[in-house]
Amino acid sequence: MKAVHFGAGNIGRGFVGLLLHEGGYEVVFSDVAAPLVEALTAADSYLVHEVGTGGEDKTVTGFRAVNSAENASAVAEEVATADVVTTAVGPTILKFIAPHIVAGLRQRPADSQKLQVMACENAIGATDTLRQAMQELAGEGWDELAAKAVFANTAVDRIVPGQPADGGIDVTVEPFYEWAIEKGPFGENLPNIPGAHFVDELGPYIERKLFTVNTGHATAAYLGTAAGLEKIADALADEHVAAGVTAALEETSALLVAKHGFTPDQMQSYRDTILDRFRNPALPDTVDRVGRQPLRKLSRHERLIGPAAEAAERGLPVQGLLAAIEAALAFDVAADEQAVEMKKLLGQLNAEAFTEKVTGLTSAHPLFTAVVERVAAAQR
Ligand SMILES: NC(=O)c1ccc[n+]([C@@H]2O[C@H](COP(=O)([O-])OP(=O)(O)OC[C@H]3O[C@@H](n4cnc5c(N)ncnc54)[C@H](O)[C@@H]3O)[C@@H](O)[C@H]2O)c1
Ligand SMILES: O=P(O)(O)OC[C@@H](O)[C@@H](O)[C@H](O)[C@H](O)CO
Repeated sequence: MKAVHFGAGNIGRGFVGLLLHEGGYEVVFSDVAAPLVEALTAADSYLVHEVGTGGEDKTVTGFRAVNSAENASAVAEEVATADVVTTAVGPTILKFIAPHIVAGLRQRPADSQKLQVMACENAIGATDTLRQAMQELAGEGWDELAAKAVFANTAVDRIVPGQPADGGIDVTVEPFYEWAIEKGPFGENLPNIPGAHFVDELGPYIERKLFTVNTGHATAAYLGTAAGLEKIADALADEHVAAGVTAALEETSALLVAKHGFTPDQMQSYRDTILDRFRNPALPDTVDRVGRQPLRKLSRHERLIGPAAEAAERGLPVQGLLAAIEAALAFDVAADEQAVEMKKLLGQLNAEAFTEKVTGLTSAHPLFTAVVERVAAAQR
């Protein structure tokens, strides 16, 4: 069995690649970072080093690597003969992966097993986004290609911090992980990934994950940055930051209880586990990584505006989320392109125009005025 995995970065090597390997797949990593592809090509194995309580070291073997920027035809050939394709590149990069999968499907014999495609990004419906990009590229030939593949959305959860820039391919991760995959698209032929679980309906899983793990993480990162802290664990040790994270997560939990029928106790225990994970002192995670790309994180269906908008629609409290949104607007990190762009937009647009452009909220929405006030405060 063979899996082609796009994006050999932190989560690619430290989670998706590992679980595919444990399921018996030969993993072909595809990436555009030449030194990384060369290092993977030169190695026979790499180590996934789990740090914190219960952590073990796992060894990944049986992989290869292809540079998709330099050798697109080799990537298409790999896809044409693969069983599984996964991605962990970031939601905005999926459109650049689509051409490789389309090219691979064109070469794939019509009578082969269907290619199983799963995007593993922090976004709702990431596989749907990838499929849509593929359909637009394929045009009239789409039906023929679509018949050769199945597409399943997934929710992936493991904190994998940035790794030292020393050219090494070993990865330091937390011990915890969860990979939920929608079951329906596969019929009887589920991919062989023992570390994953297959669910009838992914919506509650991805929203619980994105609106708890990622909302809490982003809140810690933005409030932590405002407090002058660098590490996520240190941010959680700060009383003001911890209170801000708790406030935002109580609001998203109330929404998830109302929307998906989780019980308050289930959400309390989920939150407790997550806060323990954030506090893991052995995990070298930073506010800069967790807060990265603030414009993406402030977009309409993401971890801050997404739950706040739905909570406001239901008349639920949103003050904690608004405080996180205001802190996000102050995320001023010179090395982060989106932080630089956000600062520019805050200087160029009035508060209403900025809110509409960045958050996708319109003036009729019940959250709009409160966000405009936070934007105006950030502009003073
Ligand atoms: N790190 C985590 O804790 C974590 C956990 C769950 C989900 N995720 C999600 O996984 C995705 C990747 O995150 P990450 O932390 O691994 O980031 P990362 O930057 O470490 O890895 C991304 C990789 O994608 C590669 N890449 C960029 N453009 C590409 C292209 N066109 N083709 C192939 N490869 C390309 C980059 O070179 C890099 O190696 C994101 O959507 C993130 O939200 C991350
Ligand atoms: O990857 P992002 O930028 O969407 O979010 C940053 C972190 O919150 C994220 O990578 C978490 O570590 C991860 O989602 C945990 O499962």
